Amino acid sequence: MAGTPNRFQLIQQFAVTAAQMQAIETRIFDAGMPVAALMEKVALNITRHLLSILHSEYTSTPVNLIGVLVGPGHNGGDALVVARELLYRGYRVLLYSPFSKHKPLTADHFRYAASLGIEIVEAIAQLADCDLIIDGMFGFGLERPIQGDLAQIVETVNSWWNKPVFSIDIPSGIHTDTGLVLGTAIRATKTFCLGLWKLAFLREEALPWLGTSELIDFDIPVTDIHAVLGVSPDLRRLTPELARSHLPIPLPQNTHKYKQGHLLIIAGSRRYTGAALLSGLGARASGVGMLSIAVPESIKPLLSFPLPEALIIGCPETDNGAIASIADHINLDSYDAIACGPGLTADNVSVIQTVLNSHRPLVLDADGLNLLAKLDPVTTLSNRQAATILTPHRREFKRLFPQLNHESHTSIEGSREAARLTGAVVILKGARTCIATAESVIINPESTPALARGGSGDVLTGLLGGILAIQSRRSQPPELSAQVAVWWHSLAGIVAASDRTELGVDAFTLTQYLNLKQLLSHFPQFTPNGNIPRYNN
Ligand SMILES: NC(=O)C1=CN([C@@H]2O[C@H](COP(=O)(O)OP(=O)(O)OC[C@H]3O[C@@H](n4cnc5c(N)ncnc54)[C@H](O)[C@@H]3O)[C@@H](O)[C@H]2O)[C@@H](O)CC1
Ligand SMILES: [K+]
Repeated sequence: MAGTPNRFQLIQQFAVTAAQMQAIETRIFDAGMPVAALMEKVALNITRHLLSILHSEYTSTPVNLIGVLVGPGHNGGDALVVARELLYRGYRVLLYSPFSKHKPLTADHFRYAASLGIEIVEAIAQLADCDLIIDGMFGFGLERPIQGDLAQIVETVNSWWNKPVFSIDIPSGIHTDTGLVLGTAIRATKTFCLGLWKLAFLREEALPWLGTSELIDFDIPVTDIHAVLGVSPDLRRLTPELARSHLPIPLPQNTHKYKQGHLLIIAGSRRYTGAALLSGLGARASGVGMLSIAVPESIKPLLSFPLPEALIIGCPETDNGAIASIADHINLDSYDAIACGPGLTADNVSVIQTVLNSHRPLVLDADGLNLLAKLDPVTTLSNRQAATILTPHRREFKRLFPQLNHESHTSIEGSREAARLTGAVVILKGARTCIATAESVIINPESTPALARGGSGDVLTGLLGGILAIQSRRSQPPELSAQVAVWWHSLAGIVAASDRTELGVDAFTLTQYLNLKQLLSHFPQFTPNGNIPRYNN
């Protein structure tokens, strides 16, 4: 169990809109912090971090000449302070600002930079020979699409495809709240998000533009954050500390196997045998006390060997080799949790009806969701007494909830709406998986495209089912099991991809990376900037 989060761990859990960031900033200024002093502090923190990156990551292709794009507002002001500091550190810096007017503080920094002899160029083409571009054109003040000459400038920078571009706060052209491109946008190699994570960083739409992103802390007081966002905001980032704090360890010394949860997986068909196996391997990694797997009778022998610890139960099957009905001797209500769906085929709605009628916490995935879609998901789920966790990807989600406006709903709003409609926990899977309840949405900010692969969802279902079975014994809310499983699964994918490349993470391999001890040993590198926080205020 992780301890109470310190300030740095806490700010990693928050995400803000532009308006919220402005409100926080206003409180800081109203309390007496001079605007110029804050800009100086922020930009010095950016510079320090930038220099550490140049010294560690750009050793074989050293950076000497740095081009800085300067916007009219305070994003441009930040960039000018960074430019000045880089000059002091011995870098040659070129400034380019396609604006005739700047906010007063930005204009002052510009004048001072010029007085120091920093070169100011008149056309974007003059930055073509730079080793690195710093994008300080627009931050959260972007208020309309980038058009005309400005759009040309952005396109020119993007055409230098092998030149690193570091964006300050957010890539210019990306809307802070929606993550959408307004007109056109800088395609950053890295983005230094300032103070608090902006909402765009949790939006899949923005990912192609953000590059790798890092939070540059500038000591925003927690009281100001709480004053604007509340103590427990309804939208949060799933941090490692948060997920770890919900892990079911250490186990009670006097526990026994039934107290550690009994999971029933209902999965597989003659056609999709592997789905049942992958779910079983996912469940094994969860540490669940007892594992039973119901499959069509004919594939039972295929599971007994690789999963010797599991009780494999054969069910009557259809001509196609799908489960026809749940075996008579299975009492669904005797399990601590049920995970149903992988590889079932979409043939037989009665199976899912039986499962939904049980009174146990339930994970529905894959064909379980496709079958649910044939019923009336909202009414059916609203009527369930026990917890339900749905794990759809986008396509399954659309099928389940055709009444939602999928054009305008993003994952965050869509998953929240679905959770409100059904009372279920909705895990909407994607590059930024959302875990929604009727009250809140938690978003997983760390994942890997390596998980976009057949079978990876089956592994998650088993892992989640196992955690849910353990935790339902401890009366833990189901959404916390969902958070643990999503984090665990994505961390396994990240570590597997770093060992084997993103192409090397087939679903079976993924199951071999679920070893929690090994994953936790990788943990320090997932704290921002590799820093162990020094403070506890
Ligand atoms: N909020 C904070 O706590 C801090 C913010 N800082 C910086 O300040 C930034 C926000 O500064 P600003 O509010 O000045 O906003 P920006 O610097 O993002 O830009 C706003 C300016 O751009 C113009 N503009 C917006 N969209 C345009 C478009 N499409 N075409 C042409 N002009 C356009 C606006 O008229 C305005 O003059 C942040 O992103 C960050 O970089 C830091 O300096 C200090 C701390
Ligand atoms: K920017």
